[in-house]
Amino acid sequence: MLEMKHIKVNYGNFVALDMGCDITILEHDIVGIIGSNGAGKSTLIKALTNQVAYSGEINKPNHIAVHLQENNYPTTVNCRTILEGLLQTSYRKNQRLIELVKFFDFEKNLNQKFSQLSGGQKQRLTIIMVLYQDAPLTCFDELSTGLDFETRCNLMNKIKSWYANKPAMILLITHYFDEIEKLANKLLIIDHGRVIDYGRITTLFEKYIGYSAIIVDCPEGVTVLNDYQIVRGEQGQTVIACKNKSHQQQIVNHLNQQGYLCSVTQNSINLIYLNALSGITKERSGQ
Ligand SMILES: Nc1ncnc2c1ncn2[C@@H]1O[C@H](COP(=O)(O)OP(=O)(O)OP(=O)(O)O)[C@@H](O)[C@H]1O
Repeated sequence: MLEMKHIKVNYGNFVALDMGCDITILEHDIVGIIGSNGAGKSTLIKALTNQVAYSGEINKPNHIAVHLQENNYPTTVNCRTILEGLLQTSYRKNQRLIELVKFFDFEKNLNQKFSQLSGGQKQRLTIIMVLYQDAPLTCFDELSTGLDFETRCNLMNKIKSWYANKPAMILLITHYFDEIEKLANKLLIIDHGRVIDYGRITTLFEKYIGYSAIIVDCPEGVTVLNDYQIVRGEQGQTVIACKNKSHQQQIVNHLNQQGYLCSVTQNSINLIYLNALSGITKERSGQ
């Protein structure tokens, strides 16, 4: 279990993180951490790993594995030597490491130098070292930044199957919400250093949207029936909140009859985020 109680981090006079609540993370939890640039996400990981001073209380496992935003390795030696040096092992004799290298299709890269690897291959090398530690808590900070869509999906699928049925806790900082939809069961939303909300994705979706949301790509807005509620969506979209399955079906039928194309979601992180933040934005502007 990981418990964070009212964590606060200052850089000089600047308050980078002031969570304002307690957060408990349990075994098997994969928590997506989201928030705009500078919200305090990486600072939270730094507090967890004692890279910055903090006030408040953290009860954490003895071992935390961290994947940082940027990783630099020696440039003159090959990847096998990097792995062996940093993990203090012999590749040939280490079955677990051989398995991981195989799992991430990295065998053919072992003799290459780090500088010769593509972005996706560089990430794989780091991930192999992070997963090798089999830590009870693993933090990924923008694991897939700079990777193309296919490489990202591939990596996410690999990570998902690696962790399936493992009791590990994972914190996943990312700006790619589809990664959270694919991997996480919980969501932590941070804004200006404050926790906006934390909980199961299903619970948060229910709280901010409802049973489901119908997304219509229509900038003018659509007229549906009397009984519906519009929630916040991306520009150019009308998003209709549904109370239950039959309500959803009724609205979809109505939209189809009018010739609108629409999609239905029950776990959109983007919609949770936009609607969780819209309350805060209103509060700030005094509306
Ligand atoms: N060493 C530092 N000294 C002073 N300010 C810092 C330091 N590190 C971070 N900050 C500031 O603290 C705030 C939170 O930074 P942090 O890196 O945690 O944000 P983030 O949510 O991870 O952002 P991003 O999505 O851009 O990576 C930012 O305003 C940042 O400028």
